[in-house]
Amino acid sequence: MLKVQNVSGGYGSTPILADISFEVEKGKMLGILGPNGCGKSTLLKVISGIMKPSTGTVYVDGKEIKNYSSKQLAKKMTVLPQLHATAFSNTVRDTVSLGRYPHQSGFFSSWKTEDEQAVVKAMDQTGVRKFEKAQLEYLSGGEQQRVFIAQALAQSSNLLLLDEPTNHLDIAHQKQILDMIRKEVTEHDLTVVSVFHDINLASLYCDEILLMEDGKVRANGVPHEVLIDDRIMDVYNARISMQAHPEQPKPQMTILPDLIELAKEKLITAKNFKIKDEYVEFKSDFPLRVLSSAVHNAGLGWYSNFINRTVNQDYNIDQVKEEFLGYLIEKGFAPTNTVGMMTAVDTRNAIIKQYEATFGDVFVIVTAGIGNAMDVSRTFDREHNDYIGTINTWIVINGKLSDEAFVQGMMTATEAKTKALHHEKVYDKISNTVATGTPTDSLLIAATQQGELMQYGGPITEVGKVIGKGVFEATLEAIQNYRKGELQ
Ligand SMILES: Nc1ncnc2c1ncn2[C@@H]1O[C@H](COP(=O)(O)OP(=O)(O)OP(=O)(O)O)[C@@H](O)[C@H]1O
Repeated sequence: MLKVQNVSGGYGSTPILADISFEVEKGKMLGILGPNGCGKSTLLKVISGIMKPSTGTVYVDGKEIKNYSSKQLAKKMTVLPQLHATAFSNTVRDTVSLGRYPHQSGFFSSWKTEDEQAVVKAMDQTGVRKFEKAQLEYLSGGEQQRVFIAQALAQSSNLLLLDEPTNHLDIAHQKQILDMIRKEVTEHDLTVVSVFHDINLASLYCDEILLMEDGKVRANGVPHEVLIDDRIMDVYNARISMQAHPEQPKPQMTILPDLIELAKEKLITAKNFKIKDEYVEFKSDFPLRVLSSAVHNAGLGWYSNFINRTVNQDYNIDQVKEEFLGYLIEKGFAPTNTVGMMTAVDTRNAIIKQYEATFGDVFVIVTAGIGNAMDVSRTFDREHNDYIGTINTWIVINGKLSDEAFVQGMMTATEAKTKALHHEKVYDKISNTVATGTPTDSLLIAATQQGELMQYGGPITEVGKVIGKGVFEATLEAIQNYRKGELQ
């Protein structure tokens, strides 16, 4: 659909674009990214024919753009530039109707039904029909932006060139406009080339990204190949981190700020832990990075409060999330800053152990109930289990772990727990084989993220060794406590 071949050019004698080549297939959306002043808008001007390149060629549908008449080209492509002069007074409907000019055959041509339909459809798609009679100058910046997008859509060309189309829009309208453009791309083979400043929006909505730097192409391809941490940090000269999007296989960027924090030591000591009648509590005056399989706030996050709560054996788990939330509020724990686990075991029997390591102290807290213990390799043909029991494990580390070390630490801890069950000869009541855990065990690793980064957390790393020993010993004692309780 669009082919840009060895394009160079600039303003007067100042070169801006240097040997730019890329192609966009019909029905695809290309996002142009790059720092301020790198030449994104200039490239759009060359593609649209507003500016002539000093060398190189732009083809639309296999034909050089200079061989199209301006009206022919306007039927092929629509340009929505970055800034719009809004000084002229016009109604919204008239402004959108201007998009139909390439389709008018003469100066006094009649307005056809298809022109009317295209204008109404574009106003509906962008949600501006409700202001159709209003004067453009009385609309907000974001509303005006949507009117110009409507004008571009009303032109009904196959190639849309956009310069920061969602610039003035709030998130709901960014989403509405980009969802709508994406729909036209997917369902009606519209081809879009759009400049973005927002790397995340470009990643989410575009099939391909062209990353520019100093008038040149730094990278071109699918988002996950172009948007790589080190490359983005280098091009934009800013610290960032790429993360997975929760729903789409598209990378998303987070800025890593260089904040000057008060030099306050972030230290967890035994005083942070309390065993109360109904729960074990760990409260910190700063958030820790946490990975857990808890009931409340599971997954990866930052939290300051932790609770492992005893519930009755007949606790109704149908509405566990809502019930737990109510409990946290009642006990004064901020729900957005708390990780919560539950157990039928009496938490007054919790084991808290402290281990010294060169990077800092590690705390391991375990509550163990084994009435429900099972051998994970033998549960495949069971439907449910009538026994109750849970092993909940917390590992709190004065140290800094990578994501990799968090996951490896979870594995190391699980292996250590299983070894403790083995050592204590805990059996699966049905298969009569050594148990590996219970069906409802929860595990949590929390780290202060202070000090030197520990990249790995496997069994032979320093942190892994402490986790292995600590979880084994604490689980052993917790099982012994549980058994003592059963005998009473
Ligand atoms: N009309 C002009 N005359 C002379 N120089 C210009 C003109 N327009 C832009 N430039 C210069 O060309 C360079 C590239 O500008 P361009 O607008 O293409 O960058 P951009 O990547 O779109 O930037 P931004 O992200 O800030 O919108 C800049 O150094 C700019 O100052």
